[in-house]
Amino acid sequence: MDDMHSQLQAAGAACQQSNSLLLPPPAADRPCSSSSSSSLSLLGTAAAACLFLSAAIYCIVVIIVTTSSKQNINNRLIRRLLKFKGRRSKNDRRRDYNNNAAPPPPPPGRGSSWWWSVVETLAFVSANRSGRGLYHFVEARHRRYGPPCFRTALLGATHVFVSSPDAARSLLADAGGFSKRYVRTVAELLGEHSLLCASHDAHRALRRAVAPLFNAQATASLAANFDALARRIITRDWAAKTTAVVVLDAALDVTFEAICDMLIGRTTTLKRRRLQSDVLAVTRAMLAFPLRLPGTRFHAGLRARKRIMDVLRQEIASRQRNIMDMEEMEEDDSKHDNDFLQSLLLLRRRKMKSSQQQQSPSNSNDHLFLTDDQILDNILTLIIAGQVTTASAITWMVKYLADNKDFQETLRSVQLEMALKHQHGDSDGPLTLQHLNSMELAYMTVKESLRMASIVSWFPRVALEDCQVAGFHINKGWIVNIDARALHYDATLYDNPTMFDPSRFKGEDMCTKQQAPYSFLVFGAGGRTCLGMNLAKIMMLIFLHHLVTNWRWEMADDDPSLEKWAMFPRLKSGCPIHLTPI
Ligand code: HEM
Repeated sequence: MDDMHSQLQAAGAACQQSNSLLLPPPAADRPCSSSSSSSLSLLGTAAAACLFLSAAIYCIVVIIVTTSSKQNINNRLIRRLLKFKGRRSKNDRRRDYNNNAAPPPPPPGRGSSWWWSVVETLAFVSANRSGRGLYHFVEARHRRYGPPCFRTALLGATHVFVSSPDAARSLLADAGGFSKRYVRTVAELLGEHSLLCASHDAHRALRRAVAPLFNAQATASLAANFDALARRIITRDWAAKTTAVVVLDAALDVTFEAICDMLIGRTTTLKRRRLQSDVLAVTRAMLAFPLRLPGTRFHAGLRARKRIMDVLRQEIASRQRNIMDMEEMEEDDSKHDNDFLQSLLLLRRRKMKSSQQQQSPSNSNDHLFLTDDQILDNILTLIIAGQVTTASAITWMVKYLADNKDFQETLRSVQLEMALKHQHGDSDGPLTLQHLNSMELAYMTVKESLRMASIVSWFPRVALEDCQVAGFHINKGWIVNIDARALHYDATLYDNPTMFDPSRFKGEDMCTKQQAPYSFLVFGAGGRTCLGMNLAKIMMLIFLHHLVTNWRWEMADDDPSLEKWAMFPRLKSGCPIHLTPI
């Protein structure tokens, strides 16, 4: 894979020369710079003539504006002349580029005129409605324009989709000139303080406060809890079923419960069900048109968000009272196995007390604790970022294994052998992180499923200034999307990319990476890398282990249509399977 990557880099370097973001490459290095000195002088003369012509056009415009009394005629004339000037300056730009005097061309594709934006937005919506999923829109344009990128216009904004590891590295690793940008609906539903949507500076402080919560203790406790929940569903509930089971429904339930337990602790079944249906409404509204009219999906999503916020606010108030009580009774809070919400509140309380004792209103660690609003937005963000993604990934993994029965059998025999050894030591005890680390083939299966499913198909970033990506000029304000799915299906990076082949990840464990850099972007990369990636892999491994060691399965419905308006690609059928006990 390393070889492949260096070949790719060499090929990329030969035709692109530079990938640096903000600075154009040195003139001599730029592509298409082979003009001879005579053509240079010719072009120089042409440029001088153009300058003269432009000045003349401006003069004519000014004269017409100041002398003519017929406003309508003026306006029409001015528009025509300006249009003519626009055409000239485009030609100038093209010629200048050949002369190495101007930035390189924009990525192939159409620009941002309003009518083109309408055409493309309609095509985007229709891809979604067709059951082929939103990514079909992107894929069709990749085919039309070829790698490494193309340009389009959606909802009035210019979007560029890039699919080269080098461009991904420059956008994700040295993301100085870019900021993350989600569609307005997502930002409104998750809240302005959400980690997913926060601007560069706000994000750093939020991440510093939230990342420590994903520690070894939280990971081990999520694994133990998820193990119990998955066993309950797979071995007990499914054993009582006489019809096909819908994997997506089960996966959504089990991931929701595990993630909520980790974030806000156990609640009653009724409260959890209400919360789950509100979270679903928020998720469904994320790609809806931002209409606030009653009856619309966006409106329903906003109302659901408000209900979630009310419930969480009450929870915070009651926990704060408890913390005060504990302080009065001088009880040690470190004895408790705290959920994320409790940890954030305790941390804040400790910081506040220590700054009161020091009698200094601010100290250097102020940014390490979160306000109520920041906590609320990020609890909701973590539920949504963690539940739907992981449940969708589990569902695709089950489908890929249903379509590859031989591999399913091989995996089963390996996992059964492992389960026997495991039972030997501790009769049917929970799976621990140590067990999970020894599941090499299962881990390869998880990775291959994640690659093929590419749950987060692209990651949007907005250019904060004019720059270059993959050798193309990007204007300030354009949205550059790192097209992870295209990278995952790139035949120069993965042999037979459309084939489900877990063996391509042989020799890797949960901690080592062996792919070419920036070619496996399932969880993103750089400062915005997924915070829950280990949790997601753990949940997938546990689910897979219990499924494969208890059941054989096949698809009960082969309809490949994707769900409409889904933020992440998933089967409309929810992946119903027929189970046979082993
Ligand atoms: C298979 C499951 C998952 C996938 C495919 C996934 C994928 C991703 C990706 C690609 C990003 C980066 C997006 C970007 O750079 O624009 C991301 C960010 C994030 N993910 Fe995940 N994720 C998964 C599970 C989880 C889980 C279980 C959690 C937590 C409970 C989680 C929490 C987050 C958070 C908080 C961020 C934002 C990080 C930041 O901006 O600093 N994710 N995820």
